[in-house]
Amino acid sequence: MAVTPRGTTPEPPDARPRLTVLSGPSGVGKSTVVAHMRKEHPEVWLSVSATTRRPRPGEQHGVHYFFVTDDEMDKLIANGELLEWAEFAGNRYGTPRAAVLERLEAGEPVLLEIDLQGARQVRGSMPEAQLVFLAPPSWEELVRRLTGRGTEPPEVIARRLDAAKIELAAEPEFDETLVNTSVEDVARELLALMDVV
Ligand SMILES: Nc1ncnc2c1ncn2[C@@H]1O[C@H](COP(=O)(O)OP(=O)(O)OP(=O)(O)O)[C@@H](O)[C@H]1O
Ligand SMILES: Nc1nc2c(ncn2[C@@H]2O[C@H](COP(=O)(O)O)[C@@H](O)[C@H]2O)c(=O)[nH]1
Repeated sequence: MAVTPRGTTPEPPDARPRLTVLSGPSGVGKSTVVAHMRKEHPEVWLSVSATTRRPRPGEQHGVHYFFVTDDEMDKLIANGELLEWAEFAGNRYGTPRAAVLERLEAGEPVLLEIDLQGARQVRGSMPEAQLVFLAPPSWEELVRRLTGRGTEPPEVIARRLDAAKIELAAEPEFDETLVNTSVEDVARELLALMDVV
């Protein structure tokens, strides 16, 4: 039991929102869950990553990603402007550092949606971060979702599924695992983990 000296007020538990990292194999539903969650709770701040990947139809610069050239990505990395970065299935992705630190400093709940390599880097540089793994209900359902999304050609799907095997094996490294059977349920569970509800 914590003992408080007479006449002093006990320290409140640390109420600062923590950085939360959401990872999981490509196609498991990370963006779908996060979009659903932010419709009801726009106060959750989602980092917008930089990427060398080409935009998919409907994706907007500055909203879904900052779409950058290889040279621009080289500079972001060389200048230390990324909190973490990784190469994933033939493209590079990275989290702009300054915006994340500003939002955390402002006391906002901050969410990163990044791959396993990035999650490991965040664990190394910000050990207080909460790492959440989003798992598919089954391998077959993951393949169905990634293929059914229709955004990548078969050879890219194959690369992403190769990466998925490695990511699924790394699930025990995470603090929490949520299984994406229902978008609504997982969005609620994630909000609870982030102390937003
Ligand atoms: N719970 C669910 N049940 C059925 N389909 C789902 C569910 N969650 C997501 N999906 C569908 O799965 C597909 C992949 O979802 P989404 O693009 O959100 O995955 P992702 O994890 O963000 O992928 P990536 O890492 O490649 O960006 C989409 O077509 C989406 O509508
Ligand atoms: N390490 C990082 N991974 C990131 C970042 N932004 C997104 N991602 C992950 O990349 C894959 C592929 O994304 P897609 O949009 O091309 O389907 C997926 O796992 C994302 O979560 C980042 O800044 N750093």
